[in-house]
Amino acid sequence: MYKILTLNNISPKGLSRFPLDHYEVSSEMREPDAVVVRSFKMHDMALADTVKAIGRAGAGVNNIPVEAMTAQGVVVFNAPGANANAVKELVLAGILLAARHICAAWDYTRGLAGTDAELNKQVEEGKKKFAGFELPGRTLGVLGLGAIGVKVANAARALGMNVLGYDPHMTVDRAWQLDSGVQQAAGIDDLLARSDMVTFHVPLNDATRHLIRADRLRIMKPGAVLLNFAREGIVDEAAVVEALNQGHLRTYVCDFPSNTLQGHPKVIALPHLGASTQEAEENCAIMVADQIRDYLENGNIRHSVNFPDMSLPRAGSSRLTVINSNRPDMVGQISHVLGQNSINIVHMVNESRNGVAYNLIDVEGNLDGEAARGIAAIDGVLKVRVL
Ligand SMILES: NC(=O)c1ccc[n+]([C@@H]2O[C@H](COP(=O)([O-])OP(=O)(O)OC[C@H]3O[C@@H](n4cnc5c(N)ncnc54)[C@H](O)[C@@H]3O)[C@@H](O)[C@H]2O)c1
Ligand SMILES: O=C(O)CC[C@@H](O)C(=O)O
Repeated sequence: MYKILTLNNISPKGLSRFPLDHYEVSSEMREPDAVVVRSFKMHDMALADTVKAIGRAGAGVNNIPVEAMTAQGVVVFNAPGANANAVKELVLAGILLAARHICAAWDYTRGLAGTDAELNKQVEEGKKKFAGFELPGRTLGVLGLGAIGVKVANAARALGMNVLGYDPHMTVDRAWQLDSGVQQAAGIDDLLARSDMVTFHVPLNDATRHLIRADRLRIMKPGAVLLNFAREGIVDEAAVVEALNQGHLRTYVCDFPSNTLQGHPKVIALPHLGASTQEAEENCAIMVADQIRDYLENGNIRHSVNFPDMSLPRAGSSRLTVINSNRPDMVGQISHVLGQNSINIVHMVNESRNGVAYNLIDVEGNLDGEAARGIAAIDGVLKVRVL
């Protein structure tokens, strides 16, 4: 039986991909083989050394200690693109909320009282405070053209906006998906300086922490709107509040409430709703459940953020998977132990990433016992499994 620990509410459709005759799935599991998580912060969590994989039912992995997991030979998966449409739709809503002052206007109407005639009078008097702007001809800057950024850029083009994009690591696949009318900015500062509204869709990491800070906010056009549906730590919130107070920024729309932002009249903060649709929750959970299953049962790796992707059809009588530190002569030592135990290699693939290497080895021969123990004893080997 494989054991799966869930750390957040995970879509039952996704969890049903773990067949009950081979899997136990629970939010309370002492020695799990794998963990399925959404936003639960795992950095301070003690993890049993039975854990072989962590599946993030979403995109961002900043709640997972990925580096430490890599050093322990734990494969971390995510669900690239599985919630991108949900986030895109909320970003579009955010653009419209800001452009038309919808939240403030709604608050205004909810506070009205009197007869219908009195309400009508107050409506006609009050509405001039909430006059907004239309989107065609306005420029949206999209920083980060990955799964979400490309969808947002294309949707904004369809709404008649000029779109400026910037992503120094954009993939060829994403470039193919991008509307040809999206203009390339020369860099972050160029994008900020030329946009009426800026949205960013980059991961939170050391390179992007406080990417949007006071000096960058000053570059933005007076009256610009900033949208953050990526992560709280990407903006310096104190600097954003200062820019709002000075009237330099018109509105900050985000998915990450905090005490610094709470109650600010120019902030629209949503409770981390980007991926909260039935469709996205199912897509993410199904994707990571399938990836974890294939890894636990076959050693195949798809969509890992810390290990090389590697999938092979099964061959031979059994399969050996070995995770080792990426240093010279590891493959030689592994195949030497197999040879000593009269085990013939049918198929072997080795790839490395982030200082670790992964080996998928299909063999003919008896792998239990001596051979597996011999490989596990090689200095630098982190994990050995016989499947
Ligand atoms: N609000 C939510 O609920 C929600 C939902 C999904 C994702 N997210 C956040 O959005 C982020 C992006 O998600 P995605 O699915 O588009 O991921 P993705 O990996 O498909 O795209 C991220 C893009 O950012 C680019 N990038 C990285 N550093 C950059 C930099 N310094 N400047 C410009 N571009 C840079 C990468 O090249 C990549 O193309 C996630 O990491 C997550 O933090 C939030
Ligand atoms: O699971 C969620 O609700 C949020 C997920 C989102 O932040 C992500 O990075 O995919």
